[in-house]
Amino acid sequence: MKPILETEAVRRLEDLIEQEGTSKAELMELAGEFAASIVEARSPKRVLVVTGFGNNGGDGWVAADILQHKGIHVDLVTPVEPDEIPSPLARHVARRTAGRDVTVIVGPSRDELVALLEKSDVVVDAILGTGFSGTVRAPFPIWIRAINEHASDVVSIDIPSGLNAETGKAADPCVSADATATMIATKIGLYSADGPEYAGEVVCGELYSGLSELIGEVDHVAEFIEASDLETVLKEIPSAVNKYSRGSVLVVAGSSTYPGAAMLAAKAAARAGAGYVSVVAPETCANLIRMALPTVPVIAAPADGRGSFGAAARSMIVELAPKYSCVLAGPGITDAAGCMQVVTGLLETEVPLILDADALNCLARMTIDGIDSMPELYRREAPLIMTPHHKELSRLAGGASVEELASAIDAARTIVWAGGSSNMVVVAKGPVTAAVGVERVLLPPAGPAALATAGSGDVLAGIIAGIVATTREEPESWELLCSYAVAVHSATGIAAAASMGPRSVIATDLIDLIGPAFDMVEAGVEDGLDVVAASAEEEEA
Ligand SMILES: NC(=O)C1=CN([C@@H]2O[C@H](COP(=O)(O)OP(=O)(O)OC[C@H]3O[C@@H](n4cnc5c(N)ncnc54)[C@H](O)[C@@H]3O)[C@@H](O)[C@H]2O)[C@H](O)CC1
Ligand SMILES: [K+]
Repeated sequence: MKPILETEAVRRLEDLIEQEGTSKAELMELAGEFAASIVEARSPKRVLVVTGFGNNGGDGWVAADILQHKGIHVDLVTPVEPDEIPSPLARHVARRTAGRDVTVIVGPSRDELVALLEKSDVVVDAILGTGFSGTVRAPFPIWIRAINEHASDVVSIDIPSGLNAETGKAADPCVSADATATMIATKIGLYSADGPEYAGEVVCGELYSGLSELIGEVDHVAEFIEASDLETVLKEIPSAVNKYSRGSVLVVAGSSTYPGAAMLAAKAAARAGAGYVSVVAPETCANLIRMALPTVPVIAAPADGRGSFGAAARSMIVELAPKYSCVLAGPGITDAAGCMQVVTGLLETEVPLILDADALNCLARMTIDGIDSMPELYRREAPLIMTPHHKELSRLAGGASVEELASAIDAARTIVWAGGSSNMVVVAKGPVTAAVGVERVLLPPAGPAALATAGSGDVLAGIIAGIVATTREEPESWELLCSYAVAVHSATGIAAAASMGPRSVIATDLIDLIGPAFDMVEAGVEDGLDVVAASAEEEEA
């Protein structure tokens, strides 16, 4: 797992490293060296380094000197003379580099800058790093716009200039990088809000050899999941099983308005490995679902006047639930009064429970000031997994503003920490999804924008249910198990976008790719696509 830190923690880490005997000046040399190695790997003949006033700029000055020594032609643009650079660390390295072979241009006009950009194979963005705040002040807006319009390959040092390292919000303008060479640890802003779009490929340079001893001393906002972290999560399904003992799921879903959500969730749960999946749905749409899912028994429950669960459905569903390995409630149920009864009834059962979509809206409606004040939730012993998207999460957290990953993590933490139980997980869905447990926040590999399609959430809920159902003993951690499911979902998005085209993926495409997606996850989601392609070729051959 790769730790993701807030900038305050990064600064604290720098101080700890300094106490261990590696000064900030040495760190800057190491940072420049790392950045230079990333640029050199792109085999440029000519490089332009654009620097700012602070230590981010200092990294740029160091990198410029190293690249020049490797025979690459390096021009460097700076807003002021080296002697006028405010940061003493940066001033020192700037004086040193300026005295060598790098061509230094102080305060170029826009046209001069454009000419330099167009001549360069790689542009190094060393204008602003973690010291950036507010809006971008002159002369950098002009420079950043020129870089975005005229540079062919941009490597940002630490973070793209103009990106807020905490929230991931991009200022106007913000450097759009092809790659970001970030220092010591990745920053949450690189994965939040605009971060993924502006940072390009993120490569992290640890810089300090003793980092692994120190990194535990500071707070981690989250841990980025790598393929190796998921290898041991799922146990083989033993051959001596029958369809029940393999793991069964009860999907409490559907309404006359949204019967399809029940179909998607149930089919996804089956595809994700559950041996036996049943649906319990309001009687008004039970037949519809039966026709769509011949292998799935559909139990009709009493409905209200509008075709959602009626109050009488609660006792029947509460009685059914313990017969299954896990229950998934929510897809397409609406937040009618009867549904609220069903959800509170399920919270009192002792069966692993996944609450998605409208089941979460029902919860939110029951408590005005956020569900962290809801005792039914926290008295529960059995595992509880909630899968809100940002809007649903905001409602659950009493209206807290949830706009991007960082605030989603905060809101999810208030919910799991209120209960403190290690078998409660909030899967905060978004462009980057976080599996938030009381111990850790995990970021599984993210899927493509193609996943932002109607029904995609129902499919993820089904995948989580299928994986929970087939997990026969207590998992290492529930948040890691959920991370596996999210990685499978991301992999279906990648595979579907590859076969259907990124714009035309629909939720049913995802379901049909759940099987190959498991192989992709084992191979590391991104590279896993070749695994799927290879296995498809084998089948054809
Ligand atoms: N964290 C580490 O382990 C290391 C960090 N390094 C690099 O240092 C920068 C952070 O340096 P710092 O001097 O704190 O800040 P910046 O260089 O990002 O910028 C501060 C500089 O910029 C000016 N400024 C701030 N806001 C704006 C604005 N809105 N518009 C214009 N100018 C602005 C401010 O006045 C300052 O002068 C970190 O990112 C790493 O790249 C070292 O490498 C050592 C290891
Ligand atoms: K930068």
